[in-house]
Amino acid sequence: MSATPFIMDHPLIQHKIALLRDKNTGSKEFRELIAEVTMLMCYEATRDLPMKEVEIETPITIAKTKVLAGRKLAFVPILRAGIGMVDGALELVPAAKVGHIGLYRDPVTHKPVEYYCKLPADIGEREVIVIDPMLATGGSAIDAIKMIKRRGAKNIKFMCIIAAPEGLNALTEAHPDVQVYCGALDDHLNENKYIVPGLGDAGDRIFGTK
Ligand SMILES: O=P(O)(O)OC[C@H]1O[C@H](OP(=O)(O)OP(=O)(O)O)[C@H](O)[C@@H]1O
Ligand SMILES: O=c1cc[nH]c(=O)[nH]1
Ligand SMILES: [Mg+2]
Repeated sequence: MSATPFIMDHPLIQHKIALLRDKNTGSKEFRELIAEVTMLMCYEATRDLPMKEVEIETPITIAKTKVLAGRKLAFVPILRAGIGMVDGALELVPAAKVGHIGLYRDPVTHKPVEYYCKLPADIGEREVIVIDPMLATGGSAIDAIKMIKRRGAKNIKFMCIIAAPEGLNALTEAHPDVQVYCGALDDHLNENKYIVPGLGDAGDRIFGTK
């Protein structure tokens, strides 16, 4: 059985996503908002990181307390748009490694086309969080996760800012073991497989390419 997707309902996240949707938000502000939303979402997606008990000497006494158990984390952005989320993720987990997967959607078939894959050598020992702002048909996320699994990773999460129901269903069916985190769940896909209402083409808005 697949894990229930986690749809963020935090007011700060919803507010910032509303600004992202606005077609009058320019590239500079768009990039900043993507980083801020990612940081807030990462806070939630790292909630179950394992901890260990330690003893720390405070100025008063010895405290039995908890720190991160040091399980290694890797963020894997799906190029290009996923790159926009890297800074926000590293702001919260600066020691994480970063892999890259290059995929673009063919404009006619809407199927993902692979062009790059470079992951940390020890990816099999890491908890992996795949990041991409948009989950539309789900094709890119499904293929990216297949590529990461093929290289040995077992513990994988997927984090997107906006998802379409079609993509969310396809992803949870293809990879029931992957916990999915979405900033917002939108209504549907249009005839060009863009998310409605969505925010348009995330990559083009981040990099100013349209
Ligand atoms: O769920 P899907 O239907 O596969 O669509 C989602 C993909 O589309 C976008 O990338 P795009 O192909 O526009 O590439 P880009 O990031 O280089 O702009 C987006 O960033 C996802 O990777
Ligand atoms: O709505 C969409 C769908 C795919 N990719 C995007 O950037 N936006
Ligand atoms: Mg794009």
